[in-house]
This record gives sequence, C-alpha cells and structure tokens, in this order.
Amino acid sequence: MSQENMSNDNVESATEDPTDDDMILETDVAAGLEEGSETVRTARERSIVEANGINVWYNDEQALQDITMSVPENQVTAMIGPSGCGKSTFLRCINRMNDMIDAARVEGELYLGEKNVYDPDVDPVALRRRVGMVFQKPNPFPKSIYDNVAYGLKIQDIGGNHDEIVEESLKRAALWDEVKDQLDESGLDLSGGQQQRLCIARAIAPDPEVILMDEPASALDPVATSKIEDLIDELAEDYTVIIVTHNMQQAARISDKTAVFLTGGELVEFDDTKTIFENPEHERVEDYITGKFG
Ligand SMILES: Nc1ncnc2c1ncn2[C@@H]1O[C@H](COP(=O)(O)OP(=O)(O)OP(=O)(O)O)[C@@H](O)[C@H]1O
Repeated sequence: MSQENMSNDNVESATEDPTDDDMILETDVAAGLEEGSETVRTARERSIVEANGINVWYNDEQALQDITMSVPENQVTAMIGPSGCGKSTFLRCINRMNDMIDAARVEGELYLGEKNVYDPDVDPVALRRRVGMVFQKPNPFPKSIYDNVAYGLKIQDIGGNHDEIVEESLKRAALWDEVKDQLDESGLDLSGGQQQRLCIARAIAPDPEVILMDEPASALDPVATSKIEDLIDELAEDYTVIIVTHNMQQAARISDKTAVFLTGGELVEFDDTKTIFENPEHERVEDYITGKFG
C-alpha cells in the first residue's frame, strides 16, 4: 500500500511517512446486522475515506448537499441513484478531479486516512497516486500496452523494477495471459473489455489505496462486463473500490456497501448492500430500488 504523504513538502520524504495504521481511521460500524440472524455481528471496520459535510456547486447550482459518509477499507462501495444526482461529482471529490472544472466549488472536509485532501498543503498529483481512477469509456493512451501501464510510474517518478510492476499490474487486472506476448503493441488495438482491464492495470500500477470507478462496465458487452465484475471482487482483497453504477443488479452483485443518492444531490441512505436492496430504511430508496421512479 502506498504510504507517501500528500503534502507538497513531503511527497518525497520516506522517513516522515505515516504508517498504514496511522493513515486509516478506525470507526465502529455495525455490519451485517440482521434481526433474528444467528450470526449478528458487529464488525470494527476501518474507514479509509471520510466525507464530512461535503457540498458542491457548479456556478450557482448545488450538485451535492452536505454529504457525510465513511467508506470502509478493502470493500466495494457502490454509489447508485438517478441521473444527475451527483454520484460522479462525489467520486471526483475524492481525488480532487473537480479541481479541473472551473465552475465547480467544493466545501467541507474529505479525509483520506487522517488527511483532509482539501487542506491547502495537499498536492492533488500526489493524492491521485493514492486514489486511482477508471472511467466509463476505456481510455488507453495511444501508446504500447507496456507504456500504458508504466505511464503513472514514469510521470510520478516511482522507482522499482518497472517490468515487474507492469507484469504484476497486468496480472492483477486479469489481462497478462492475453497480452504478455504483445506488450509492444498499441493498447488501442485491444477489444473494449481488454482496454478497460488495461486501464485498470494502469490505475493500479502506482499501488493506490483507493480505486474509483465511474460506470466502468457500461460501455461493455455482457461477457466483458462479467470479467470486470469478477476483477472488482478480486481487487477488493487489496484495494478499496468505490464504484458508480447505473446498474442496480450490478451494485447488488458486486458491492458490500451501497450509497443511494437521490435528486438534488442528497445522500439518502448508506448501508450494507443487502439491507439497501432487501430492507431499506427510507421509502424513497425503496421506491427507487423497486423502479417506481428514476
Ligand atoms: N462540469 C459540470 N459543469 C456544470 N454542471 C455540472 C458539471 N458536471 C455535472 N454537473 C451537474 O451536476 C449535477 C450532478 O451531476 P453528476 O454528473 O455528478 O451526476 P450523476 O449522478 O453522476 O449523473 P449520471 O448518472 O447521469 O452520470 C447535474 O445537475 C449535472 O448537470
């Protein structure tokens, strides 16, 4: 797990880096609590992303309202909700991609481990090494497969044996066997599903702690989608995955936790995925899940 400090001053400083334990807040979260279940358990989950009163505006239009939530480490958290409710906006708050949108203004605190990523001393580039991102449309660079995966290592000046890191990243992205004999060929010549797995390999090569995925399978056919879903499940053993999806069945299949955003940029409910889909607390969430609107 990457441990570098995000501040401009200390990006290169290994000695002052906090330990993994320092980086992660520990919070009590009741998980898997089922009434009448023989195995009611209260797990101590470690949260890795903590949003505290996040509000976002695009010019005068408010896109997110007072979002407070704790995303647990090494789990898959899905964000669902109707179009325009702010899911992608929230995802972009976590790695400060909204900084690149002139109209966007973010208020509130968002902690990655112990550090508020909106503190003035945080370098967004260093932050994005800790928080990788995969987009809806596969977007490999017009470069070789090898160079696509090694890209982040080069621009972020990450040391180590790049050949080994590229191989390991492609293996983790379940693509190595398909491309190991064509690493010098263009990433653009791969199929759509392979391109998306290449983008996942590119995202994990710098060894981030969190991987953000914005509808990563929506442009893919069912077979390619299924491969991505299997991959997300495996990635959650080593990484925290936060995924925006329009596909409720997909959220139900692959996520441990689900956050339901509704129109107006409100986070209405956030709970274990099973609870959200089988016994949601809010009527509006039930209406959305059952297809009464949205
Ligand atoms: N770059 C932008 N400039 C201005 N307004 C924006 C911008 N991006 C998003 N918005 C607005 O912010 C609101 C939330 O958009 P966002 O894309 O975060 O929602 P979403 O839930 O991810 O939607 P979808 O499911 O359709 O992708 C919408 O009203 C949208 O029009």
